[in-house]
Amino acid sequence: MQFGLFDNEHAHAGARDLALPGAAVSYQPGWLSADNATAIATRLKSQLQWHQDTIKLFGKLVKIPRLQVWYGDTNTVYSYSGLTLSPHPWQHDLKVLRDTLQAHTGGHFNSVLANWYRDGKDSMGLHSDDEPELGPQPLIASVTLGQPRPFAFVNKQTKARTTIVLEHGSLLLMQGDTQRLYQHGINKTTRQVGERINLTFRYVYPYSA
Ligand SMILES: O=C(O)CCC(=O)C(=O)O
Ligand SMILES: [Fe+2]
Repeated sequence: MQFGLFDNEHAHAGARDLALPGAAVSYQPGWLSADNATAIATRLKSQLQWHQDTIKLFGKLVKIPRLQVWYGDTNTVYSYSGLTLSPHPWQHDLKVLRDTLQAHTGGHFNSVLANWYRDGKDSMGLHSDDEPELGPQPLIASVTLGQPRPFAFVNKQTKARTTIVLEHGSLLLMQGDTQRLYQHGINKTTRQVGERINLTFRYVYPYSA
C-alpha cells in the first residue's frame, strides 16, 4: 500500500489507489455513511459563510462558477488566482471532520476550502493545488457530499485523462507528487444534476507576520 501513513488498516477498508503513474491518490467510497453525509451537507449549507468570489481571468473580472468559503486556524492565509482568502474560524462539523481526518491519515490539516456546486453549470477548471504555502508534496483530503460528479485528473506531460466519479460521503486523498504531475477539475454538465459540496482539507504553512 502506498499510503504508509495509515496505521489502522481497518479504517481504510474499501480504499483503493488510483492507477495514476507518479501520483499517490486513494479513493474511499462511503467514508461517511449516507445519512451522516446528508446531515452534514444540510448544516454546512445553512451555517457556512458562502460567497461567490470574483476573479480576474485574462484581464476580465468574472464570477467563479460556484460558491466557496475558507475555514481554518487564524494564522493561515491562502492565495490563488489573485484572490487572498482569510479563514473563518472553524465551524463545528468542519472541525470534527478535520479531527477525524487527522486521526485517519496521521496527517495535519489546519484549513479547509469548501465549494458548493449548485447545479451542472457550476464547475472548477483544471488546476493543481501547488501554491507555495501548501509545500511541495501536500496531503489534501477531499470529502464529497451530495451529487456525484466526475472528477478528472490530467497528466501534465502526457495529457492522459483519468476520470473518477466522487460519490456522496466519499474521501479522496491526494499526496506525494500528485499536484506536481497532474491537474484536476470538475467539468460543467448539461445534465440535470443536484447540488454538491466538496471539502478539501489542507495544511497551509503559517505565514510569519
Ligand atoms: O470539488 C472538488 O472535488 C475539487 C475541489 C478542488 O479541486 C479544490 O478545492 O481545489
Ligand atoms: Fe484542487
